[in-house]
Amino acid sequence: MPVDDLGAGAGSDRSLRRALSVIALGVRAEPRLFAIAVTGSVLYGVLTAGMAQAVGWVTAHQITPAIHEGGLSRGRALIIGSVIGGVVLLTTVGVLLRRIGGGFTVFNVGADYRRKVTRQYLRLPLAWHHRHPSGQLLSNAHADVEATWNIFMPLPMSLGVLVMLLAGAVQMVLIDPVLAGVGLVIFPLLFAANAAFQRRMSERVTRAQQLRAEVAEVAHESFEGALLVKVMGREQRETSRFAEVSDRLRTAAIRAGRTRGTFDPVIEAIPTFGTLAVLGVGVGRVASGAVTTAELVQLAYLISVLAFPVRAFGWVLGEIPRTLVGWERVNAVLQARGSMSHGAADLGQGSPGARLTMDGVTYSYETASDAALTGSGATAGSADLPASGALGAPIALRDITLDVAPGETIAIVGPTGAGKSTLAGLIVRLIDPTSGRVSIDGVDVRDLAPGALAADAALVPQSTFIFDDTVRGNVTLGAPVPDAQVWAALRTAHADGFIARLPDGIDTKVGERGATLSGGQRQRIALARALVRHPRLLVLDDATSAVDPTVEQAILAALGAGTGAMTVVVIAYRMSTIALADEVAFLDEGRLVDRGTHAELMSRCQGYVDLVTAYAREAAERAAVAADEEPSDPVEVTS
Ligand SMILES: Nc1ncnc2c1ncn2[C@@H]1O[C@H](COP(=O)(O)OP(=O)(O)OP(=O)(O)O)[C@@H](O)[C@H]1O
Repeated sequence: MPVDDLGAGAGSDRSLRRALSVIALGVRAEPRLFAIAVTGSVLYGVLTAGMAQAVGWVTAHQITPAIHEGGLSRGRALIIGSVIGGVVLLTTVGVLLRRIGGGFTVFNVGADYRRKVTRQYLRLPLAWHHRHPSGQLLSNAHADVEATWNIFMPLPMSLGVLVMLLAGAVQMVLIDPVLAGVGLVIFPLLFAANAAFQRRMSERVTRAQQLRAEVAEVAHESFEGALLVKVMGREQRETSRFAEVSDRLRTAAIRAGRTRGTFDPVIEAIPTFGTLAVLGVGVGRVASGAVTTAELVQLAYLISVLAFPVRAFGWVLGEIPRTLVGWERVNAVLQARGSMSHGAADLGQGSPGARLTMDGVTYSYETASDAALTGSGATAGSADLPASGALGAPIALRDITLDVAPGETIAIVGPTGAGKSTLAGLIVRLIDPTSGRVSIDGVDVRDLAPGALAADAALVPQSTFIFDDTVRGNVTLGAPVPDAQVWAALRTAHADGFIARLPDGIDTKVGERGATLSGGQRQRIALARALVRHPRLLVLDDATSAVDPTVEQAILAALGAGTGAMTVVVIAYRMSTIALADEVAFLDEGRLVDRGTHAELMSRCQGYVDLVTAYAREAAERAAVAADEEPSDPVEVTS
């Protein structure tokens, strides 16, 4: 069954059918483990019912004769021990098989779906990630997966209980149909009570599961924004926001607990009343000679042992709402469309620098993300977007045509919101153009095999991410790179000096998100991470903004130096950086307004002149302010 068949619809009448479909998926994923669990459960069921038979047989054929004989012989004791011990042993084996099989099913299927969900996160385009808070993603991969498959704990038991009930009912009828009739009345009552319990619980459990996800989302957001929260003095506000959602979860959990608390005693009491009724009617039946006392005891025992496992049905029914809510949330991730398609082309061994070409590239965030989510295919660049934006979508880039020669350094300059980062994302294929084409060495990036582009092109983004790992781990990302190469990359990024001074050099742990480093140090490690891969095309999206301007210049000069240089696209704000580039592309409102050397643009493009003059003025003002203040770190400025 295709997984997407299971996500649709929310009518309560369809709940059971949909739950069965989810269960079928789990069974198909782990058929052997599930079969072991059910076998164990059936064994347990048969033997629990059989225990009454065994006790009856032992009483009639061993204990009663022993009483008449005036003592228990060693032979009889052995028989009694073997029969009862054998049944107990097999029952224990049944319980073990059920628990181990059920547990492994839950954990294996859960792990499998966790992997599926996280793989899907990696496949899904940035547009999708922009729409889903990370707290929700955490909740999907953890709590929702768990909620979906927990049903496999009570499920095997409830299947075994069916067999047990059948075996028990047959025994009861064989002993005495009248007393069996009285005793068996409790089972429809138990089913009815369990069904009512499930109906009441359904809505409450659904609500609690949704609130669990909300709590995770709010908590994650607060932790992520801890710095902002502190700086802006929003601790109180954040605490109340978290308290409010936790309170709603607490209320929902209490409501569910109260329902459970109300139903539990009722469900527990029904078998006791059943046993009482059987004993009450049974006294008359014994008096009339229809049954013996031993048979009456056997019947009463059967009712009491059968009644408890029947609760397993209640547990399964109680799990169904959680299963469905969990599954709907997990399935929404698995069904999200828009993962990028790849071709099989390779870039081969070209020159040290790659040629970058953009042909009539237009990009609209709304259109692209909508297409990504609906799978309409517009991300593949098939849908031509009117340059006027007649679809009403905000267009981030319009009809950009650009050719960057191998080894060239091009600076992308433009006011905020001009589309510079969007352009950077298109070059390394974080996103695909709405129309037009991006090519590296003449090959459309969409035709490249998975991993081919990443092997040749690297982006150092505006905000650096540092893993809670050593400097080496952050630079190599686990790849087997010789130390000499790591140091060479760090040297080019001008990070070797401060790293050599760290207590353990490149083996120093840098803390979560590089907490022990300054902004400029983090940026230089991120740059080294890109450089160690020897990219033929390097895209720097304001990647050295926290580095001292003279160091930034030295880095860029080193990157663009020599005949065997890589191609560099640098999104730049400092006049000194811009002036270092071979060429400048000036963007404004998503359009390529002009392109040429810095001097050419200064002589003919007023918008460019205004912008870089403003940048230079701002830099001079900041330098003046810095000079008035305490002498700061001579290497980096955390702007
Ligand atoms: N994820 C997004 N979803 C929708 N619109 C976006 C998204 N990211 C950027 N935009 C819009 O696209 C346009 C270009 O943004 P982009 O980030 O490329 O500009 P930029 O030139 O890099 O700006 P800055 O210099 O401020 O970083 C802006 O109007 C922005 O609001």
